[in-house]
Amino acid sequence: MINLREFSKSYNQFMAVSNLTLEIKNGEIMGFAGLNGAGKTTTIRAISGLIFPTGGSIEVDGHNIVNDKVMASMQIGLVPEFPNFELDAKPLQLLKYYAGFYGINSADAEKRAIELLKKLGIYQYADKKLKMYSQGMKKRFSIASALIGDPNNYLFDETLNGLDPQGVKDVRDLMLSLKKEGKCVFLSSHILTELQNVADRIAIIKQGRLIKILERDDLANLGNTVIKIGIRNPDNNINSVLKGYGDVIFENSFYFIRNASKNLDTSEINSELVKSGYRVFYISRESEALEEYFLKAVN
Ligand SMILES: Nc1ncnc2c1ncn2[C@@H]1O[C@H](COP(=O)(O)OP(=O)(O)OP(=O)(O)O)[C@@H](O)[C@H]1O
Repeated sequence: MINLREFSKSYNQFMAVSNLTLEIKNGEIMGFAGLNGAGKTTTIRAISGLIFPTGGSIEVDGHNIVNDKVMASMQIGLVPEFPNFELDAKPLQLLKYYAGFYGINSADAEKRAIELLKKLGIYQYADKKLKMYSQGMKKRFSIASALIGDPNNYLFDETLNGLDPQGVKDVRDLMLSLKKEGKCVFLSSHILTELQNVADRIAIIKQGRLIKILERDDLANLGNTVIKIGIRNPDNNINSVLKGYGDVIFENSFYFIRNASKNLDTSEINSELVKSGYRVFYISRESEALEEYFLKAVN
């Protein structure tokens, strides 16, 4: 479990992250979405203890990442956005070395390292130095490194980037299996549809501030129908006509009915509006994707 309480990080006078409070539970995949520079990597680096908070606190399984760093770090597996390791090493060798940090003995380390290389689909390249690996293979190796100590909490920073479709599927399946084992998974990405596919909740961050947490129900509703209506002669009574069909929002000169029933026929609304004296110049059924929602939220 990861607990951020009022976490802030500044670089000189610049607040990269401000007062971020977030709890990522065991058995949960929490997505972390934001535009470039929003503060995702800063947050992930602070959770993993690579940088110190300027304010607030971060706990990993109840261990403070600053005051109780060794215990906290033992329970973290980090897959950085740009993995960086000794490129002249071979994967088995390096995984066994990392296993030492978790107090795993040599025989167990070798067994687990082989298992992981197989699981990540790179065992056939075990004899090659890491400098021979493609970007996708390096990412797979980085995931194996995060898993070697079998920690309870996983931080995936833009891990789906640079993977081919098979790689995306493999990593998604891996995250789901970690969730099933009761692990805590925190995944940042700007590939929002990927987050929507895998995450239980998605926290949206903008300029270092948490602006919204999308819950499971919100995520399910995002694929729902939205009916967009343009009216030439709107007035205050129109809401009472439309509200029976769903949640009514007026935005950019159009009415939107959200959470409308999938079977709702636009001609039914049209005739109801015409009967009430409204002149309808546009009516259509659209579906609101996470991407649109996200862009609206952050812009
Ligand atoms: N070491 C640093 N020194 C000064 N400013 C920094 C440093 N690291 C990050 N920042 C700034 O903090 C802000 C947040 O950066 P961060 O890397 O956390 O964003 P991000 O959401 O991960 O972005 P991206 O999607 O581009 O990876 C940015 O404005 C960035 O320029």
